[in-house]
Amino acid sequence: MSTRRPGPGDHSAGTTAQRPLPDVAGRLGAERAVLRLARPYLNRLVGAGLLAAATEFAALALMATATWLLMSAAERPPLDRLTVAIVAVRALAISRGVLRYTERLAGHDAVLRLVTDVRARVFATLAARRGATRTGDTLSRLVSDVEAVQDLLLRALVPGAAAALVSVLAVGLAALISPPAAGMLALGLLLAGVALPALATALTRRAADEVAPLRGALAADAVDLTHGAAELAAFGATGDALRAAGDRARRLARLERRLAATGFAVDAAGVLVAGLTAGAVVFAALRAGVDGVLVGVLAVGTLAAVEIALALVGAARQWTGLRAGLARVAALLDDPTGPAARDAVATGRGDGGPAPAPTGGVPVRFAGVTVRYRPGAAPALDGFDLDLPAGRRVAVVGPSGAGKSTLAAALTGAVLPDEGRITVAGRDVSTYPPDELPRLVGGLLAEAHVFHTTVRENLLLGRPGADQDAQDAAVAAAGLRDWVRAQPDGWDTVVGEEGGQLSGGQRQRLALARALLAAPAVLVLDEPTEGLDPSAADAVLASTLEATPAGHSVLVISHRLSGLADLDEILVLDAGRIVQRGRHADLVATPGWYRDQWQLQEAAERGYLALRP
Ligand SMILES: Nc1ncnc2c1ncn2[C@@H]1O[C@H](COP(=O)(O)OP(=O)(O)OP(=O)(O)O)[C@@H](O)[C@H]1O
Repeated sequence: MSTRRPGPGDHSAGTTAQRPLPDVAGRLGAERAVLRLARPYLNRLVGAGLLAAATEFAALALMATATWLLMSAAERPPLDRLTVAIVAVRALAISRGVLRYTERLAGHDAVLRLVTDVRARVFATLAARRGATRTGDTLSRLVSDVEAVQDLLLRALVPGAAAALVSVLAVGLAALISPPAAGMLALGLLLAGVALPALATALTRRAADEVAPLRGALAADAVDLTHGAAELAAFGATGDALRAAGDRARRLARLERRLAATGFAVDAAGVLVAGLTAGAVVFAALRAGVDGVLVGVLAVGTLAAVEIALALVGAARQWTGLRAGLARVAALLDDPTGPAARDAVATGRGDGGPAPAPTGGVPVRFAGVTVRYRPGAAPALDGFDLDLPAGRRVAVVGPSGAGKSTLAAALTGAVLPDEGRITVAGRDVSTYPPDELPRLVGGLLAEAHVFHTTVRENLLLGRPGADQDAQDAAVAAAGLRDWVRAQPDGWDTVVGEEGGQLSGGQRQRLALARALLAAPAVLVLDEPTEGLDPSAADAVLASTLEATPAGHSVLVISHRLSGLADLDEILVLDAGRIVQRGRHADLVATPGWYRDQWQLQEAAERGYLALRP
């Protein structure tokens, strides 16, 4: 099953957050997946790497030349012996700055282009999952995980490659002065550039693996605690939710402290390695009878070279911290429901071919549709069959949990059937490009969202560019026109976050008006009159059906049985199957759930109306 509704505190939904990380091959697989994406920008990345190496080499050469200059000058040689070194020092100092700037420019240019691609792909894959991933976790994937790709290249691979290249060059140059000293330098560079990074990786790997998922979980906590604050308070669960989030935040802080302490210790070891290497190089050079000035050059050059090699420790630390995020991005990019699959659909390579342009109405067919939210769970729809010819108006009723909303979700493609097929205009729903299906099938779905903007903007989301007459007709049919007129700001009234400045009924009417304005060929209305009082509910349902263009089909999902008398057919659903069907008049005359429920509701509403002043 493709989607489920996760609850607060459930951090497993659709997330790899708690999944163990793959083994080394798998981990490198994540890097390989990222590098494959980097292929179109390889030239730019290699250019950035060479510029980074040139920058580091300029710094090393500057230190060595300046040392030679200072030590030689102490011997008071004729000035012309120093001229070249003086010019070289100036040139190296300037070129180091210029090279650093161009390297940053080239590196960021390549990486930001790549990251734009990766972000678009990750976004497309997450969108294709349609709600299987939690909002906070989605945000974390889009922001910090994709940044991991950027950091892998900018902070690990490019500086790491530059440091390795300059280390080799430094050993080569030292060998020109003294091979034994070059041997010592090579040893020190191996310690600084290979052993210390490996040690840093080993010491921080486990903590780093936990950090990214914990950050994702904390982002999800933040969303739950803010968006779900009212529900948590209503159920007295705020304390527990805050405690759980607090525990996670403390654990994250502990891990980050541990990572920082380990980093500090490794940095200190790096300084020690630099000092020891310089000492060993000087000792080897003196024993080999190297001239005093060149010994000084070797000593300072060694300190500079080891410092450059120590960038590999930083690169390794970065890489360790990025692995979890990289693995999550790679897992998403491998997703079979991801962009590649979606591209196939979008370009009509799916088995259904290009979708027909929406004409008047379209037929819908459910054939043996079974939907199961979890393996082994009872099906929410169980071998469901239904023909809905164009223009037919049908209501789906039934007890709570019967599968009514699942039917709507399956028809709109939000939930994929485990078995069977749903076709709209003869084509499988799953083969429609994501932006095409809503033009054919849509409407008011469960928990419709009202946006923190004006009434008009909320409405126009249904059909951008709709003219004023169409907007008027939609709000009139939803029974909201008088309210809009009565507002000082009229159509420009801002409705508040999640429509918080509207009553429940007004929110519902606004969402309904939006669905009517969209006017899809198959209008699905999940509890269209929820939150309205009985007489308003009947009036709104009647005007809604009247406002729906002839030829368009309507599927009304309702708890309320009143107001359904004019529909072509009513289906009674129980446990995912149709248990009764017919017109209202027939069903109230037949013993069964519908008649019982009708009598109960009638009595309740008569009581309600009798009590009204
Ligand atoms: N996202 C989900 N994850 C797991 N189970 C689900 C999910 N959505 C629905 N179900 C289950 O599927 C079954 C049908 O649910 P559905 O929401 O379709 O029923 P319904 O008839 O619309 O109910 P109601 O009238 O209460 O809204 C129920 O048993 C429900 O628990």
